[in-house]
Amino acid sequence: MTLLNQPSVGAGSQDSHIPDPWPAPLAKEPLEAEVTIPGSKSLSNRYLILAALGTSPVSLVGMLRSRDTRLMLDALRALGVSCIEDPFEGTTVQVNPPVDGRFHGVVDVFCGLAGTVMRFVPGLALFADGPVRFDGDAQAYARPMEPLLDGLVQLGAQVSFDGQPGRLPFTVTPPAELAGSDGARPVVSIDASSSSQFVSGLLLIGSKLPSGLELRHVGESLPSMPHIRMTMEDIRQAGGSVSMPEPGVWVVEPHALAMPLEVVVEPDLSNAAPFLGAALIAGGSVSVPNWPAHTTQPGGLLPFMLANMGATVTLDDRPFNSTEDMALFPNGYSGLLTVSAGGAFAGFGVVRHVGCRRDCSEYRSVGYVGFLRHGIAWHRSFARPRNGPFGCVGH
Ligand SMILES: O=C(O)C1=C[C@@H](OP(=O)(O)O)[C@@H](O)[C@H](O)C1
Ligand SMILES: C=C(OP(=O)(O)O)C(=O)O
Repeated sequence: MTLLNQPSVGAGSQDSHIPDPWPAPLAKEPLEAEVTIPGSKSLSNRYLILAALGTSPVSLVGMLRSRDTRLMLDALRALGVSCIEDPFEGTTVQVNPPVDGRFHGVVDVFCGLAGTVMRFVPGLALFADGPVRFDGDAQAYARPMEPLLDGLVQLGAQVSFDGQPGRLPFTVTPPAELAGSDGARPVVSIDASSSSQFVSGLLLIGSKLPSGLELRHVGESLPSMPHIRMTMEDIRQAGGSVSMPEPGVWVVEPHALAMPLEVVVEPDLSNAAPFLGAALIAGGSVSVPNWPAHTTQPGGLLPFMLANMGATVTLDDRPFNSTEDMALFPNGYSGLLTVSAGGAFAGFGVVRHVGCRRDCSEYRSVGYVGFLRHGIAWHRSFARPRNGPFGCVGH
């Protein structure tokens, strides 16, 4: 791939006196590239939590290295989980949960600005031998926390706030006896309208409660069902049992968790969008190795989206067939497609309308993108996206 750096005054700048803060590289010729995408943050941090809650060591391979995963590793270490990073391959980490399954209390956890840390780790404090104090960046004080903490209080924890009620910083004190110790499954009701991470954070600890957990969402809307489905699938991969008997209700059975000895983290598929989209703009082809055969990541919809924008897509050298493969998408994904595509390609187009052409809810259990194989590549097959099948308008 050859890229040409622009002079310091940007081509798009209206005023030549204003220096271009970032001289965007331009492709001189059609692209021919293979881009390896780092691991998914959502999966990396879920796997770390599930490994910490488990009963045996787990090796995570291909983990994302980033501030949010660093914060998660440090949070788990503070709680007494040994996380050993491979000195030669930083994306491989061995997680050893505490032998007695009890986390360290009287410790501080710093969440930075990471939603997956501030919403997934407080649940672990239920199983600590003393209070755990959580803090984060000043900006994190603005992120809602109350529904999760409400849930922990319903499970017997005490929560006290150092600042504004319902926000970081706060301290979670574990109960003397965990909810469900009497054999009755605790029912927890929260309003998770502001973040799916409250649901995920509670589901992740449900297996370790003596009688499991019934979780009820009582709010009007629920953001990011795909991330909740991801949590459910990851719990199952760790040997747990979780179901959603009706919309907004989840049941987690009590279960000892044990992930496979080695878990490979999928690449962060949403992050593939700008690179794959570059081929759509500049021509040529871009390929991303290790595209999973099955994924719960919302970014798994990219092949479908880009095929519909006019790209030629191949999966493991097999042509992607968007009409046939469409049947594997769960119903109601149109909003997700619009948002993802809009975000990914904001630089050159606006996605106006995306529609689900079939009622395909019956395929939900098959997985979102079970048709994907190991490798994805596509080629631009037209000059510039204009009024494509998905209403993608170039400018
Ligand atoms: O669970 C997760 O990994 C995530 C859930 C979503 O959060 P919200 O439900 O708060 O939008 C998503 O936006 C975030 O980037 C990652
Ligand atoms: C907001 C994000 O994630 P989180 O909620 O995990 O901080 C993000 O990744 O942009």
